[in-house]
Parts: sequence; structure tokens; C-alpha cells
Amino acid sequence: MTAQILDGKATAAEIRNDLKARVAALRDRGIAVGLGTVLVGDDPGSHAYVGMKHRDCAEVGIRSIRRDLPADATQEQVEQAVAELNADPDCTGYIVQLPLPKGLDEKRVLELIDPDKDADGLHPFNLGRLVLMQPGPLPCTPKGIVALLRRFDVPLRGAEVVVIGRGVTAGRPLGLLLTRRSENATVTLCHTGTKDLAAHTRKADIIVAAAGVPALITADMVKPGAAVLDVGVSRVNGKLTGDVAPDVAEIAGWVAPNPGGVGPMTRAMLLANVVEAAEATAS
Ligand SMILES: Nc1nc2c(c(=O)[nH]1)N[C@@H](CN(C=O)c1ccc(C(=O)N[C@@H](CCC(=O)O)C(=O)O)cc1)CN2
Repeated sequence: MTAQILDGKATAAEIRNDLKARVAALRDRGIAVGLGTVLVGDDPGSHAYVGMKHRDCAEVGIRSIRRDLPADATQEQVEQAVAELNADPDCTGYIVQLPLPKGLDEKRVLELIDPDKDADGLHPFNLGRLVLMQPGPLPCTPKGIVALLRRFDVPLRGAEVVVIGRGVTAGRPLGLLLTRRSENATVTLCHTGTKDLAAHTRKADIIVAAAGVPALITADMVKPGAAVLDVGVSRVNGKLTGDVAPDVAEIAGWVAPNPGGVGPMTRAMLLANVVEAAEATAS
């Protein structure tokens, strides 16, 4: 079997096209949409992701607001950037690019974001809404994963899903999303303390690997026909490497590659969150 590719790049382009029309409709009603980013330090990956987010904004007609701070920025400087975006009427929503450099209090920074401008859905208030299944902005990677699975008709209802990684941007909120009544999947959240990972993955209809361990998932760990989504990113000898070994595509039914799978969907969902927030205030 050769897996069908869950093409996040093409799907994200379709979503941006739809968002472009919605941004234009808002503009016709006199409502401008603006996305802000706070980027601290020199991490090449973070710089690349933030650059791509602003490029996407330009394509869709969303105004970009950048606050770039040096690697030695103090907690006060980061909090000041957040306060400025909270107060900026041109900023519909914004994100603080993660991870922040060591020594900065990430939790405190996220808590200072105005929950109504929280384009990442990572403020505790909005994560609480997700737990309570109330409407609100959803974290972009899990929202993108669900949109990708739906776009390619991967069955979710009653599916056994194994998520590997309990991080706050991907694994943990994904478990909450997939167990909503609208998705109705059964989720096992695996992590570094999981005793026999393969015993879990072999039973799964869908595997989402977000551990950041190169080639963690190999073909012998996958049930034939399962969907496998690669979210993890590591650098091996300077080359970006995902969590899923290439031979998995020979046994899986669907594969979300990395790059080209979940990453572009994460960015598309960020724009969607900002547009949805603008539409909600306009109605
Ligand atoms: N504030 C946040 N920080 C981080 C998040 C997040 O959702 N919010 N998630 C990740 C990184 N991330 C978003 O910022 C992200 C990861 C990957 C991509 C992407 O488009 N990747 C491309 C490949 C890019 C390349 O070639 O380097 C792909 O997969 O095709 C976008 C965003 C951690 N931080």
C-alpha cells in the first residue's frame, strides 16, 4: 500500500484563498484585520515561521505588525511589547512566538495576552474554554490537524487516535479537540513516560507524532491503513527531520508529511483565528 498524502500545503492555500475573500468583505464594511507577532531572540526556526506568517498575511490582505526583540531582551521588555499590542487598535489578534529564550517567564507572558486578541488560543482563559467545550480561539496546530483530517475524509468518529507528545501547542489540546462530540474520537495521549509506545501505536487508526524525536515512528509500529501525521521537528546534521520514518508511507493509508503537512495548516489556522475574531466583533 502507498499512503495518500494529506497535503497540508495545498489545503492551506485553499484556506488562505477563502480567507482572502472574507478579509476583503470585512474591509468593504470598514473593518481592517491586523495580526501581530512578538519574536524574541535569534532562533532560526522561529524567525522562519514568523517570516512565513507575515508573508501569509500579505497574501490574504491582513495587516502585519511585528515586534522583534533581541535574545537578551528582559522580561519587562517582552511584557511591554505585549502591553503595546493589547492596546493597539490596529491589532485584531497576535501571538508570542514560542519558545521564548531561556530565562524568560513564558507562562507569565502568555497570561498577559488579552484573551480577546489571543490568536494562538494559548491564554489560560481560552484553554479553559477548550476544556469546557465553549467557543473561542483554538490552538493552531490541533485546529489545523482536525481540518486536514476532515479535508481528506479520514474517519474520526469512533477512531482510536494515539497522540505522542503532551506539549501545550499541539499534543495536549489536540486530545481535547478530538474528544469533542463533533469529532468523537478516542484519544490516548502518549509521552516520554509511556512504557510501550509501539503497543499503543499498533492499535491506532490515527497516529499524531509530536514528540520531536527523529524517526520515532517506524513502519513496524503502524497498523496497515492507519493515518500518520508528522508534527515533530528536529535538526539532524543541520537537516530538518520529522518524527516519522519514510518507510511508514509504505504501510499507512494516509500520511501528513513534514514539511508540507501540518506546518502550513498551523499557519492557515492562525489567519483563520484572526479573521474569525474580526468577524465576531463586526457582527
Ligand atoms: N506561538 C506559537 N509558537 C509556536 C507554535 C504555535 O502554534 N504558536 N507552533 C510551533 C511552530 N510553528 C508555529 O509557529 C510552525 C511550525 C511549522 C510551520 C511550517 O509552515 N513549516 C513548514 C516548513 C518550514 C521550513 O521549511 O522550515 C512545513 O511544515 O511545511 C509553521 C509554523 C512552535 N512554536
